[in-house]
Amino acid sequence: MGSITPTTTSSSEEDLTFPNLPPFPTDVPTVPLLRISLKNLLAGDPAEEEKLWRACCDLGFFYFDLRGGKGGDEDDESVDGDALLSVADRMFGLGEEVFALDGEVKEGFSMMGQNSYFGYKGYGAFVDRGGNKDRNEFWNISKDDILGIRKEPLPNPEVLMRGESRGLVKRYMLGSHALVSLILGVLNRRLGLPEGTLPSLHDLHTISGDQVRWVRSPPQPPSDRRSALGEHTDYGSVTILFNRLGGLQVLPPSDPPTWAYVKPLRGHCIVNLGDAMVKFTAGVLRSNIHRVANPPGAQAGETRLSLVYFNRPGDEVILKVLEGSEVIEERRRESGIDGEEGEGVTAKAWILNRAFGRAKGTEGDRLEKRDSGVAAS
Ligand SMILES: O=C(O)CCC(=O)C(=O)O
Ligand SMILES: [Fe+2]
Repeated sequence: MGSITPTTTSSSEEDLTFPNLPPFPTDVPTVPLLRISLKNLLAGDPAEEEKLWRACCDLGFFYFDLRGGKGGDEDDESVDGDALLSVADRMFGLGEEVFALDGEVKEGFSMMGQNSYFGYKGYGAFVDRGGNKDRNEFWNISKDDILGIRKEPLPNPEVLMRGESRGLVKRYMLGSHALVSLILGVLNRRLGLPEGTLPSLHDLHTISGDQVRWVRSPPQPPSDRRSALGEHTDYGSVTILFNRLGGLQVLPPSDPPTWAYVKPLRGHCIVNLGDAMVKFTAGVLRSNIHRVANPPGAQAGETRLSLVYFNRPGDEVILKVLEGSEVIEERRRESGIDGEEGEGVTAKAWILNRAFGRAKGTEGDRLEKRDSGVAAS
């Protein structure tokens, strides 16, 4: 595992700041995530591929510079970094409209009420490991609903039923999934898995728990600040995250571990791996603990909105160590991980357990209490 030490942000960086927002402070610890260029990766640059591989093994978090990256051949999976950046911008606007709905209207689409992990989660509905209620609301949209893979359409408020909104969400999903497929293709190659293994476990057109999420956290009073979203690892495969305001923090594997901010960079998304990738690879790849704090410094009085695409294995995929890779086999031998571990657990069952792990009074909550694992989101 690499040693990644938090550093202090340098003020002489190229300008990657967000106009119209207070600046991210220069005096807080930040994680020096590797910056991978989509453009170079698409051009087949071996050094860029190596950087991506190292980031996924050492920390499981990296910046993806989307500017000027365009390529791929299949329609649905073609990559266009600049188009995705502008779609993400418009998605921030749509997210604001969604959260501006009346509380009662939002609660009518509650994920708890529907016993599903799509829809609305109200402020304070989940409880973290310390017993504290969260300080965010979020809204999840299913890939399969938007792509029409699910027969029964899911209930949605009018603002999300509009053709224009669904079209925008669809473009965001396709653009994000195309990035995921590209990343999975590189990891598949580096792991030496049989061709297409990872991408096919995460096929766009197969029913899965893939979802888009907006997370909204209002500013917290200076005298009473704590995590807006408690520490957790993501439980799926690959997460694509767009941040504008600071607040996201990572606990890098440094000694001693110290929370450090991920400074949002314009033109970039943040990519992190989830626990399914750790399971598939017997720990060759890493999913790192993170949380969301109140935005730091001059940003502290702002309402924070973030935009996420969670990619997960297809519902019927069994979560177990993958076969056919020497790299994984070697790690499995070294770590003594039992080949049968996780056998029989489908991605669907795994996700539902983890998704409701923080919901009060649910079966998931009881399961999570028995589980010594880190709280999930
Ligand atoms: O809002 C963010 O920056 C991160 C959100 C997150 O970690 C999650 O929803 O799992
Ligand atoms: Fe997360």
